[in-house]
Amino acid sequence: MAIDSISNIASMTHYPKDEKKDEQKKLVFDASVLKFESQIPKEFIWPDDEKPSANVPELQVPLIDLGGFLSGDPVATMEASRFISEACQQHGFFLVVNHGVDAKLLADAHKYMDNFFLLPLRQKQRAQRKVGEHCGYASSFTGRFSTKLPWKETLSFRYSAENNSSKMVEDYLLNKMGNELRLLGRVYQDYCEAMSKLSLGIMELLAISLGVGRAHFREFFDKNDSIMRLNYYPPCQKPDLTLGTGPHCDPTSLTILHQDRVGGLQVFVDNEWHSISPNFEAFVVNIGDTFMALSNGRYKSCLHRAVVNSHKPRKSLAFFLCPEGDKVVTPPAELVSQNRPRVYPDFTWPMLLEFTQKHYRADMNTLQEFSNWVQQRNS
Ligand SMILES: C=C1C[C@]23C[C@@]1(O)CC[C@H]2[C@@]12CCC[C@@](C)(C(=O)O1)[C@H]2[C@@H]3C(=O)O
Ligand SMILES: O=C(O)CCC(=O)C(=O)O
Ligand SMILES: [Fe+2]
Repeated sequence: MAIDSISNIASMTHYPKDEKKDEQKKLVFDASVLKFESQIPKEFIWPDDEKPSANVPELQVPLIDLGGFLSGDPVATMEASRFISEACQQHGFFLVVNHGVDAKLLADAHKYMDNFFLLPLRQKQRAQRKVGEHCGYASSFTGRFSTKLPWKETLSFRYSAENNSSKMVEDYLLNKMGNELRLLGRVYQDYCEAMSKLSLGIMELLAISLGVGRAHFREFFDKNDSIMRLNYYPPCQKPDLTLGTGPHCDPTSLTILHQDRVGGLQVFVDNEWHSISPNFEAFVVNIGDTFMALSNGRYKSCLHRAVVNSHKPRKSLAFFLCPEGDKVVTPPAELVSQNRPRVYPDFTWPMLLEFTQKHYRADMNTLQEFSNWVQQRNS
């Protein structure tokens, strides 16, 4: 029964008498138990108007071949930037292929996710994410929120491009998980380096597409201080009641997502949910709130979510590109005019991150709510 799985952990732990009583009431998302559970704990049941709908239409997204751009072909570059411009003004989602990321690295990145998430809960909790922090292992958002919980586990870590020789990801995972899992750290260190490189290339295309200096955004994100997140969605016996990731816009700048072959990503466009089918050769790229602000509102950060299913776990790897902490998020002069005045105030990424972590449960209106908050603080 669900309640048993919830109190499982407490019963394995030795708490002083009273603490144990409190601890037993605590909700714990133990995927190894809950994946078989047909009575879904109420905290994971979404309101009717947010429950997933069956048979959603496919989103029309351009499949952009980066091969020509990466080898310096100007015609291919212009063509890619035109497709990107169109997609980013409509919904902010596009796919990239021939991206130059090693196929073995991608396969390993998926394989090591299985290695990590299939560990016993106690072992994963060595890297437990703490309330108010955004890195570490989280089994759902139990402990942070009490309703509309996501049916997933995540492992998140920081990647900084500041010092090329530092092995931040490798050191973090080694420190949390120990020597036994040292290869895990190596794989994700390499993966983050590949994602940072790819995102700088995409930044160049975004700059071309917006008609600003070609190097503008590449330089802005050159020493990015980004977040890597591994999303693991266990099967759910009642997938029509739950969501793997609830509707949200990414507050970050650019997301490069790789989904496995299972499928579950959906995007809200023209008032309805659309799916983006899995394509193992491709990365799904989307504009986040911070880039929407950098583009002075020209490019959209769009609402999306992930649904789950009853038969197969699903994995996705998300690299969230973020600027260095002291960079001021302000649009380039070319994107501001009398006809197109500033839409958002200046801010830094740590301010927006703190807002989503401490003041506000981020959802579809995060950027607007945050802007109002900054403007109030400034006045
Ligand atoms: C459900 C959520 C978790 C998240 C904030 C959000 O409401 C929507 C986006 C999520 C994300 C993705 C990038 C990293 C992160 C720290 C962020 O700023 O937005 C996470 C947030 C989180 O895990 O707390
Ligand atoms: O798993 C997915 O397909 C989407 C995940 C996502 O939107 C996120 O991690 O921000
Ligand atoms: Fe997202």
